[in-house]
Amino acid sequence: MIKINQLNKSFGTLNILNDISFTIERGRICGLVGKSGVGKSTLLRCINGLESYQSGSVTINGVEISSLSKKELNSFRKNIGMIFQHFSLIDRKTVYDNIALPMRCWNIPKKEIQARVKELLKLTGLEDKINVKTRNLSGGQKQRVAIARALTMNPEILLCDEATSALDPKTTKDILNLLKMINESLDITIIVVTHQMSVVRQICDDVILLEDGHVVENGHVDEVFMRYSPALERFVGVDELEIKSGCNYRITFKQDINNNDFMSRMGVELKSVYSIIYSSTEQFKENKYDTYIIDIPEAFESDFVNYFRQNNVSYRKLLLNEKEET
Ligand SMILES: Nc1ncnc2c1ncn2[C@@H]1O[C@H](COP(=O)(O)OP(=O)(O)OP(=O)(O)O)[C@@H](O)[C@H]1O
Repeated sequence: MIKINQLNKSFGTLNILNDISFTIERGRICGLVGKSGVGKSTLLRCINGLESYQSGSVTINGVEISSLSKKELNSFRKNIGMIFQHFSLIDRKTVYDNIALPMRCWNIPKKEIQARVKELLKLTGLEDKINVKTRNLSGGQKQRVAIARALTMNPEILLCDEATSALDPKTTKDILNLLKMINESLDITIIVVTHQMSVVRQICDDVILLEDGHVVENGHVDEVFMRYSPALERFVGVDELEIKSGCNYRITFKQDINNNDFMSRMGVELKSVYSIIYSSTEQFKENKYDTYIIDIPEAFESDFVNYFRQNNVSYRKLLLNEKEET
């Protein structure tokens, strides 16, 4: 379990992380998101002990990172693998040598290294690349080598810093599927730092959103998405839809057997018409969610709000001239 409590981190007079607290349970995949420069990588580096902090605590399985001596920290880091956007491989060396590197540093016997590298090549689908120099691999293959290398010491935790940002969409999907498989089959806790909500949607169980050095959203991906807080909107805002007139609500609900006719049923049961300004469907791991922005008759506003509540629909009234993310 990773537990961060009231963590504060600054570089000189620049406060980066302010009073950060959260817990990540073993075996979860947690997305750490936020705008560029908000401190995501710094937070990862605090978790793996590469960065010190001014106050607060970072504990992993009950061990406070800042209490460890340098030697203890080195040994402790075996338990935490890390992969990066630009792979950090030694390009002139072979796939085998890159993966074997951490084990050689720990003086693991040659036979054990050979067996482990083979096992990891199989896991990552790289068996035929064993003797290829990594400079001759594609981006996706390089990231597979980096993942294999990060797993050599059987870590319980894998930290991924923008691991798919340099990859095309298809390769990104493959790498995310590989991470999901590793999480499920090896019970490894994964923290994924990303700008891309699509990454969160595809593999994360939980999400933590940072803004101005603070945690502004934290929870199960479905719950956070259903809440659709202004902070989440500020982060994902892409194209904007300006709300110019009427009485407008953003509503979101999970697609399931009980509500596949929700929109038409609502009109019939409330004996009222409404217009749809915007609609979208998004998939989060196994679940799909529908979002609508609807314009409703003002006289029926309380009926609609009661109806949303009764049907477990998350809702938020939009203000006129408010810019809505679509
Ligand atoms: N060693 C350092 N010394 C001084 N300032 C630093 C150092 N490392 C990071 N920073 C600053 O801390 C802030 C947060 O950086 P960080 O890399 O953690 O953000 P990030 O959210 O990961 O950004 P991005 O998404 O662009 O990678 C930035 O303003 C950065 O310039």
